[in-house]
Amino acid sequence: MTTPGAVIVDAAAYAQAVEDAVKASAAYYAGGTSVLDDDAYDRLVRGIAAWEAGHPDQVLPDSPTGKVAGGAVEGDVPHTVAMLSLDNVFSPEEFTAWSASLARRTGHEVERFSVEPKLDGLAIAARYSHGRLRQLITRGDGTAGEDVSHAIGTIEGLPDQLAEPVTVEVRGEVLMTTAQFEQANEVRTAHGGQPFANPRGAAAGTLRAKERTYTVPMTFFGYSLLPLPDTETALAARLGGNAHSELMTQAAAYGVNTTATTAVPGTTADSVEQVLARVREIAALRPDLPFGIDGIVIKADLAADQQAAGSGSRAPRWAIAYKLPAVEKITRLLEVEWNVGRTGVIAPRAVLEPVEIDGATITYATLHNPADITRRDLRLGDHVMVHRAGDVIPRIEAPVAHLRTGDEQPIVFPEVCPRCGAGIDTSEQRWRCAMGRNCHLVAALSYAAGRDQLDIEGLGATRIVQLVDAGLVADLADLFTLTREQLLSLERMGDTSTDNLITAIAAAKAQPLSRVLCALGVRGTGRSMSRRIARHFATMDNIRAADAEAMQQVEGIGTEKAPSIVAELAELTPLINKLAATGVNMTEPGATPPTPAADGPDSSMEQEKAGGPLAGMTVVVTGAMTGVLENLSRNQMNELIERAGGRSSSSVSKKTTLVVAGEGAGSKRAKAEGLGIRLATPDEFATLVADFLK
Ligand SMILES: NC(=O)c1ccc[n+]([C@@H]2O[C@H](COP(=O)([O-])OP(=O)(O)OC[C@H]3O[C@@H](n4cnc5c(N)ncnc54)[C@H](O)[C@@H]3O)[C@@H](O)[C@H]2O)c1
Ligand SMILES: [Zn+2]
Repeated sequence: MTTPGAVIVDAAAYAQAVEDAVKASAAYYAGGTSVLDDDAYDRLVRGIAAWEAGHPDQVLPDSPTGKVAGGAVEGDVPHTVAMLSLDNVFSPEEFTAWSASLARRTGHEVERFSVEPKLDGLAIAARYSHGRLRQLITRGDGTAGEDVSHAIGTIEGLPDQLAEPVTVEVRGEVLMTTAQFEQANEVRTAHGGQPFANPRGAAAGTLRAKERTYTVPMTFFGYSLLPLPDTETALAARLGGNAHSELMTQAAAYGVNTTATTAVPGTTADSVEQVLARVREIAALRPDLPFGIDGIVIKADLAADQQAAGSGSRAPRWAIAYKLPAVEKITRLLEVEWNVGRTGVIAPRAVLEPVEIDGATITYATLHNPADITRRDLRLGDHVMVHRAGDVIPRIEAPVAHLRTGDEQPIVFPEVCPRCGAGIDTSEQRWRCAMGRNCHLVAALSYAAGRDQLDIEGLGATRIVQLVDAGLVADLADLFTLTREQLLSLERMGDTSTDNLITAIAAAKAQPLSRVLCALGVRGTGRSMSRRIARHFATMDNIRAADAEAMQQVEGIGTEKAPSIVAELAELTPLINKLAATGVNMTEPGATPPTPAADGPDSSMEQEKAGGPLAGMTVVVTGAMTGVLENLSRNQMNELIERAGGRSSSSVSKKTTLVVAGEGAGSKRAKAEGLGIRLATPDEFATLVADFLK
């Protein structure tokens, strides 16, 4: 996991490395404009340390080794107690070794650890006097920091006034959530500024910026609470003697935001094994967190253990950072490809100079739409910060604008459809070929015939290409009027496969409306949304009669989506009519149409919910299903949940009531455990919904 250090061959290379590291650090802590990503920086510092170990008499005074912030930052406001950095471990073995060394220092096995996410922002000390926030100070060089009190009032989670009139110092991390970062860059570029490369840099830059004409929000998470010189004696004694976990509870009671409000709250652990189990849990939850973490911080929880272990000049000995692999790397944007999807949407995709992030080689990243490219001010040849966590599709955070050489080229947007040459409809943020779903008919039909839509066995992409090439099919409805002779005329179509396909196509006519609707591929409506629409309206006629306002009654459809769904359904009228004429089912079994008198959203669904065993529940399915559920696709599981009165969802959140966790369930299970959500095995779940299994 640790990348090897840079190899330094002589004193001149060493001096250059020290200079580069100090420069990178200064930029990193000042506003995130470092030319190195963290891996590259850490490699450089390891190289410096290795050379110094062999040449202890030639260590330069500027060397970053052994210093808080690599010695690159200073401050003029002294800290009452040093604000240190943390030492690192990278594996269970290294952590176990560290815990053994800690036990040697304290004279006994540490009884209790606290385990917290390592928030990826910057450290700050907030001084409260009689409950009022008076001063904000950065970590600086550890002994003195910079006064950034001008940021008071712009940091969520750091109240101006505590719940009690106490005099204390709260320390913690200031960061930008992913949403705050997006917003910050939007506001910043709108004001003519360069975008920040990543949330950490954005927080650092924003915190130090004084006279900005605009403010962008940040978020604070407290992780330490200590007395100030004029803190009342009794309170000071209490703060000095309390365990870390108790201090965190106290900070939260004062009204300070802590990790307790997140999906990865700080916890305590009584053994090394428990610590490592929690490390795995937090690592599994990382991709879903709305903010960045770069590791897990493990601390001796009890004050007595902390005092016995003591601190070095750079880091305390009673705490350690268990580093997780970097999820951000700097690479270059080489090209932008424009691909047409099954609905005719023309989606841009970034082609990157291949870069390894957390064990995977990344060559592509999503770019949502042309407006997104413009907003981010991306150019071909730009160095870009690429983010990839878990299985989430890699994304470009922002260009590293100050690395520009002037040779970067603007990204050219297509003027005609790159697939068929037709015009482009640019009226929505996501551009679309004027031919719509006919542009990429094979993709549209393959999707429609797929298992979760019309489920037509024997109609794979190859066959569809044959049908389209032979001119037998020009839209979805044509599938339903194919004759035996037409199919037999195709290459490699024998009697049996023809009969089977004819039967499968005929059977598809009886699919419920939800699947027919899904097969149409209306933009913005996937499987679950199609089911919700079909259940809400019960018939295709009702759906087509709905205006935007009526469409918004369906859960999950807002003011933006509703009009575009209505418009697209109108556009699909000829096709829907044609489908209905061939005998395709246009009703949803078991659903009752909304009555005009019913008020409030989704009343038809509420009525249904009242009946089933999953009434009022939000259910997430993860892992492999077994037993009677073994052959159900994820979509069929979701259909089952909804038949039984529940709501299906694909992501675990506080709103989730039940997680059906099969074999191999990973991060969703871990998250459910972290949130204390009820878990069920596939068998238990099957029993619960037995009446609804068909
Ligand atoms: N890209 C660059 O050019 C560059 C330059 C300098 C440093 N860096 C990176 O910064 C890192 C070193 O920075 P550092 O000295 O700030 O140390 P660090 O970030 O590795 O660890 C110490 C910090 O962790 C933070 N932290 C987060 N959650 C915490 C919690 N729950 N409890 C306690 N502390 C918590 C605190 O701010 C604390 O100061 C390196 O990993 C390096 O890659 C990068
Ligand atoms: Zn096209």
